Amino acid sequence: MTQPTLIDGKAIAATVRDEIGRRASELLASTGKRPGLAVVLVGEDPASEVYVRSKDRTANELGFHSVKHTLPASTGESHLLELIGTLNDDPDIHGILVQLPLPSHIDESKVLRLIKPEKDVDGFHPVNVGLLTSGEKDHALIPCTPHGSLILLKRTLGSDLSGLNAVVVGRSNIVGKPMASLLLQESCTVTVAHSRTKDLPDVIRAADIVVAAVGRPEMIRGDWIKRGATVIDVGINRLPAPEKGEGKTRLVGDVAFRECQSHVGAITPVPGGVGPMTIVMLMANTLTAARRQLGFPEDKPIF
Ligand SMILES: NC(=O)C1=CN([C@@H]2O[C@H](COP(=O)(O)OP(=O)(O)OC[C@H]3O[C@@H](n4cnc5c(N)ncnc54)[C@H](OP(=O)(O)O)[C@@H]3O)[C@@H](O)[C@H]2O)C=CC1
Ligand SMILES: Nc1nc(=O)c2c([nH]1)NC[C@@H]1CN(c3ccc(C(=O)N[C@@H](CCC(=O)O)C(=O)O)cc3)C=[N+]21
Repeated sequence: MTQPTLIDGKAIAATVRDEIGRRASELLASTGKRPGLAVVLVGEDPASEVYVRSKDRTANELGFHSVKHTLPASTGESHLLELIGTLNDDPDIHGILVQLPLPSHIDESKVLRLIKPEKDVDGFHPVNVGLLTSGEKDHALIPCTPHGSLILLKRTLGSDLSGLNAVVVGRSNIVGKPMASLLLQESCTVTVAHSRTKDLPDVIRAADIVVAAVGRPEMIRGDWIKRGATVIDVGINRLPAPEKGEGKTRLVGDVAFRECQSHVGAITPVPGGVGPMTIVMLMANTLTAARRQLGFPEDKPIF
């Protein structure tokens, strides 16, 4: 039996990061400025802290200007809005990311709408969503996880994805919907499945490309996946792992990885698949945002 291709997100992220580093050095040489990223974290969510630390580390490694604002969970909405106003007006900050989810007393969409679209490195502002869905993605900032997932697909299958059947499982604003928009623009035939989808296994069996973004550990079984299909597992689920020691945990995706190995064409592991791409695409967006704000926009998108 042939082994499936393991899509090495960590290695691909490293090549993307090198390219960002080169371009950031060019920007520094011509403008004297470094891309600046502000990450805002409200409340103490241990999972979010891992991601925020990793963003901070990667930004520092690339020589970006990086600031982190950690606010208590009890922070009032008006205080958060005020901070965003300050970051919007700060010329050294080119990208603003507010870690989600926010505590329930804060109106998430109100916060996201206040971020200047040109600084919205998550790509969640309605202006960026509109540019992406209306086919003007070269002028948008594109959400990091779907954009990173698309790069993994192109590195695996080649740049022409046209005509392939793609099934996206999940319809969130962060992953599922923008992923579907991107694949549609690549001329895939796109199906978006969700919790009300009937006969999910059969829907998935028709897919050449499966993107799983559900948040349910190993929900998608191996025998739902067509022979030779490419699987992008976005899910990150932390399960207890007593075998590793008391209180230890392990990460698993939304796809039963081992059951897929005998017949898929290629698959991303968890960890080491989509996650590392999310972080580097955030850096790519921060660089793009900085170049545009400093009057040095790219002739064409970097990625
Ligand atoms: N690797 C990375 O960089 C990132 C990973 N993630 C991970 O990806 C996963 C998804 O995240 P996110 O999109 O934010 O999650 P959400 O909870 O916002 O969305 C989950 C989606 O899955 C659908 N769903 C839930 N149960 C089922 C089911 N039984 N069958 C089919 N569809 C179902 C929901 O449907 P409905 O709309 O009908 O409720 C919803 O659309 C999580 O594990 C998250 O941790 C997220 C962001 C980045
Ligand atoms: N405004 C906002 N933007 C986001 O992009 C955003 C967010 N909020 N909230 C939470 C989710 C989740 N997310 C991840 C980023 C990196 C990894 C990552 O690097 N994962 C590593 C493993 C990390 C570990 O060991 O925990 C991997 O998969 O290899 C995972 C998940 C971004 N999100």
